[in-house]
Amino acid sequence: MALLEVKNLGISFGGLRAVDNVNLNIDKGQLYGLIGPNGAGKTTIFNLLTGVYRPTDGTIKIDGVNIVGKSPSEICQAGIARTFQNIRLFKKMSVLDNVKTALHNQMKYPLVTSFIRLPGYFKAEKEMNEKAMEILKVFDLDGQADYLASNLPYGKQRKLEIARGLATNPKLLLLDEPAAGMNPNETAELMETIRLVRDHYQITILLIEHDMKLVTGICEKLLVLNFGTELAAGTPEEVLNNPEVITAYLGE
Ligand SMILES: Nc1ncnc2c1ncn2[C@@H]1O[C@H](COP(=O)(O)OP(=O)(O)OP(=O)(O)O)[C@@H](O)[C@H]1O
Repeated sequence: MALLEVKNLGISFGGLRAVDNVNLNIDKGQLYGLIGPNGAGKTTIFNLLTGVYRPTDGTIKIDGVNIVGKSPSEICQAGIARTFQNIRLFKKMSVLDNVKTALHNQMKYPLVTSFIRLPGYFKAEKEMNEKAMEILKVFDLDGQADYLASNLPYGKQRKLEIARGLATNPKLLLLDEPAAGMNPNETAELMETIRLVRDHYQITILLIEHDMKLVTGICEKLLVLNFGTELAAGTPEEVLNNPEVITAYLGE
């Protein structure tokens, strides 16, 4: 059974069919890419997968459980985390606290324990600090744990966003243009980090990306969208050699 099973997914905004009859099966541990021209419906699919939009048609199952109709926080609890095209960090909080906010959804002690600072609170806080530092280390951000998020260079802010997504302990991590605005060196480093995250945490990753080098370099399978519908699916090699993809996406 696939970790993510999407069948006949569709949504209309007034007269616009933004996503139409999209099917997607992603296996556990797979690194999967979602590509297509501007306005093809990629971010809308992320919004459907995370409960921001409710589909007009179709089903979305994670680990066999249908999540259509669930709220974004219930879907996060079910194991889907995401990052956004535009960085959405808590800029005035430290790098460490940004990750800790995401760990709070796994908090095991009752709220009252934190208000009156019972012993359980200190134990949980210590565990949370350790866990957050461990995640920051994977992203080579542990040395900047005390920095304000806004003081990190752009490429590191993008990495922190991924670290924060990872801290919710997802089964499926959705990355919306993780390399947007990065220079080639930062992009190459990010590719390595994404691969490492997948291998280290054995999670499944679906990413939207315009950088073809990144997509074809790390994704095992790709789905190409055009005008909200599936244009092609397969390995990067199959997709890149597909004449329809070349015409629609690469404009050749
Ligand atoms: N809330 C909304 N209301 C109306 N139309 C919307 C809404 N969200 C998305 N759309 C439309 O749906 C289509 C798909 O948009 P979407 O943002 O998913 O494309 P995309 O493939 O992510 O594009 P890009 O690569 O530019 O980010 C576009 O025509 C967009 O204008």
